[in-house]
Amino acid sequence: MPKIAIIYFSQTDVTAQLALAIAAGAEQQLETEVFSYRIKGEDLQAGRFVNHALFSTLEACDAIIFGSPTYMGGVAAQFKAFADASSETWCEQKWANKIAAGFTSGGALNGDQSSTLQYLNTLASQHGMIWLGLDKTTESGELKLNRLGTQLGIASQGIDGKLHPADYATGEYLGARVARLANQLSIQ
Ligand SMILES: Cc1cc2nc3c(=O)[nH]c(=O)nc-3n(C[C@H](O)[C@H](O)[C@H](O)COP(=O)(O)O)c2cc1C
Repeated sequence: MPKIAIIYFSQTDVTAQLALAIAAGAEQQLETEVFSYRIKGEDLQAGRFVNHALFSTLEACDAIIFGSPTYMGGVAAQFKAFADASSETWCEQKWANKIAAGFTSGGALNGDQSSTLQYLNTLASQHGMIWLGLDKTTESGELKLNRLGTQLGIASQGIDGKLHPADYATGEYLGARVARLANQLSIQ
């Protein structure tokens, strides 16, 4: 049974709503186990992310989906601390050939969320992972998937603290897409 991890930081819950949508989409696929982890302030000690148990769990996953709000055109410091702590994993390329995907939220319609997705893509590439973006053009179909037109991953916008319904639907779609591919790879 493929195991999918969703690792994210969220302060005011918008990115967390997207993480929930992704988990729901992945869980709708048969035979998929989802592990979701919200990075907490307590994970950081003197500015460094410390959570060895989390890295052991991630090693056993088939896919890891990374998420962070966009802060000043990049990932939040809390997520970056997690990414920096993954350098030990990087040394041995322990995440190589796992599937990766990314998501972010911003306060603006175009608040440089693409830069955050590009960073998440670089992080995954450093780890030798296989990046899965969106195979949907801007405002695709009735659900208006990929509302903000970023095929690298999900860029979303919180409106009064709530995720736009089209962004939620895009989250479900990407979660299902990752789960389907993880299933296909696990039976080969
Ligand atoms: C320090 C800080 C920097 C931010 N920088 C940006 C930014 O560059 N672009 C943007 O669109 N929104 C920016 N925002 C707004 C957040 O990205 C937005 O509110 C996001 O949805 C918060 O996610 P969360 O609810 O998961 O914490 C910033 C917010 C904070 C607190």
